[in-house]
Amino acid sequence: MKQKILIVEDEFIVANDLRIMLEKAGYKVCGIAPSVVKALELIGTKEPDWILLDIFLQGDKTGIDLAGQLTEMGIPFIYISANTNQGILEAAKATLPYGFLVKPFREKDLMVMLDIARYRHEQNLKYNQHEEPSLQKQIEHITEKKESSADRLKQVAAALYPVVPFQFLWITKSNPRVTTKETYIIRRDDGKFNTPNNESLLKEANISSRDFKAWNATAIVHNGKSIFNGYDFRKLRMENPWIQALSDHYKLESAIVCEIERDGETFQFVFFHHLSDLYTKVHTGIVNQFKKSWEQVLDKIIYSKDAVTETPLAIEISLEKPFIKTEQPPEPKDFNGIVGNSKLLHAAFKKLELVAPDDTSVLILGESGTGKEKIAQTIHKLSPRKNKPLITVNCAALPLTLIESELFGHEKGSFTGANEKRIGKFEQADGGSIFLDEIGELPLEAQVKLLRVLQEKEIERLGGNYTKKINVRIITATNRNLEKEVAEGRFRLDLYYRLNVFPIELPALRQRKEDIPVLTQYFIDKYGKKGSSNVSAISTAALNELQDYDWPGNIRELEHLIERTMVLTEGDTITAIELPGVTTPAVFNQDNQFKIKTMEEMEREHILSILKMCKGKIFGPGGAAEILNIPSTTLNSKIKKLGIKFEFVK
Ligand SMILES: Nc1ncnc2c1ncn2[C@@H]1O[C@H](COP(=O)(O)OP(=O)(O)OP(=O)(O)O)[C@@H](O)[C@H]1O
Repeated sequence: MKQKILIVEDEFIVANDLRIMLEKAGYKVCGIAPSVVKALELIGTKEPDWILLDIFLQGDKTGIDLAGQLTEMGIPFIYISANTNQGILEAAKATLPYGFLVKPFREKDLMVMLDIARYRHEQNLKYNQHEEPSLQKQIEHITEKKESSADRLKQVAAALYPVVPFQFLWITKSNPRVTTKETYIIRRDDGKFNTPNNESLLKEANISSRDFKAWNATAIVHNGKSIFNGYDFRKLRMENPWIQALSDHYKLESAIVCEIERDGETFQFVFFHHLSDLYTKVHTGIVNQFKKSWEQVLDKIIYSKDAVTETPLAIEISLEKPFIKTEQPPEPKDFNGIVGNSKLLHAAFKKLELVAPDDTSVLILGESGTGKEKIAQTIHKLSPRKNKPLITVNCAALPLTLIESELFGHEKGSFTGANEKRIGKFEQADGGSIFLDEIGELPLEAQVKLLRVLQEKEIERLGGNYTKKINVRIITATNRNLEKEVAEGRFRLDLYYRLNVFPIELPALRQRKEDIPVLTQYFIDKYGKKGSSNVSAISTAALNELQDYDWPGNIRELEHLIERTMVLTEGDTITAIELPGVTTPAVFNQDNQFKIKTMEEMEREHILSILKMCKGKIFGPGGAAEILNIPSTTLNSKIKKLGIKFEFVK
């Protein structure tokens, strides 16, 4: 059946051009609306599948105003606008569109954008359909169990968490608010849940019962608003002392509210998180989808006749130990060998946990040495594909002439030198995952082939005359700004959108210097166990030096430095560190004119100058590897080792 598209555009000529293009491509245009009011009327009567949305329209409402309602109605949309003002783009981005096309555009751009948007929408639907029945079923099953209320609540929390992450969930009756039972579910650092009763919670959070009574633990007055991120959350805190006290103690910085009506009473489920911008409409959408499940939780667990009446969870709770240590720094977190406690890293973990169980393509973004490969391995380990292979391909290290044969395989005799049949990386990864590292380096011809694999889910070996279906999850990574690569014509827009379904950004080490102490200790332990060094600690002064440095090579650079320093240290404590570029006076002569360089520094400078000369080209004729007369794979690993980044070359 033809997809129905509504065009919301106030310039008739543009709207008409759009209509002609869409109809030519096989879409049905079910209306043209010049204003939000007209758009809402047509949505009611024509039920479009998609909306193409201009931003500035007739009347006082904009496309961005309409976008919020479209999300609530579950209608996907793409912006088409001539406006590229940064503020407007940010506001448009926040409404989670499926695409943004800047006028004027080519017919081809529109079709590609629509094709990708439809693909992403299908993925989303699949994801939600996949989650919905199973979560609903799980909650139904849990509520029927013959276990204590507290145990069942914890199980509900564990089932819900991967879909809607939270640190703290508060369930309360908001209206009428006479005798209310407060229910709290708290996620501890070790991932387990606690369900303290009121008394335990007040004690733990240092809130006096007098204050609690005076505040009446006021439910959230939200005026229809359901997401409280950043500024909205700070405002909420100011208006509600109870939320302020909770968020101060549990370090909460965002919330979403879902309301349930039951027999004339209103209940609030308030989810809190310690990241200030975590929640989106996707989360409120999911929470609202599960209203039936919340009714079961209320009826069968919290207000069940079997539950002990006034404090239904009193049976559980004495918290064995406080789960947030406010005085001391939190315990170092080891997430499958990924060390770090910073908020930025935890934000990446959360995204990782959310996406790992699914088949969604993931794009990992971050500077060199930030741990992209480790994250890719963790995604695979946490996925149902974990017992199948994870095949890693470094796209930058593939010789240009062999890329296709490496990725897709070849038949014997398919080209000169193809003496044997080769099974390509995609086939090797069948049933598992493929990690395409440095995807930004993939030449355009190979990008076309990769796109085909993503679209058709099949490969064709070079020289083969048949195709083979494959089932591979794709994880990619890059340290390049792919949007810029697209703009400059080096990366295909369609491929970018296919890969960028779920981006995870890894922060640079200089953005999370609070992780340096735990990482340093982790590497001291790691190399202490391996080698002959007696080093087991680092002095505060040396640690301060590490924290003052900017770490262009990120964690890899820190790791190598610690390893090197341990070899040079005689006692059991590192007291001096020689940071690159932070030269000690000994290497200067008196007038500071001449600095003795290490072999590594010389090598780095030489490679950098050749790379600059070749404008960053590594492979092929005229590339840096050819000039330096070394294999491109060797050059590539030297570039990594020496912390030479693409930005230095340009
Ligand atoms: N958070 C972390 N905790 C412990 N070790 C880490 C962490 N992040 C990275 N490492 C280590 O740092 C080194 C570099 O990590 P990795 O190879 O995953 O980075 P990358 O971003 O993929 O780098 P590149 O872009 O250069 O390929 C590895 O030895 C890895 O084990």
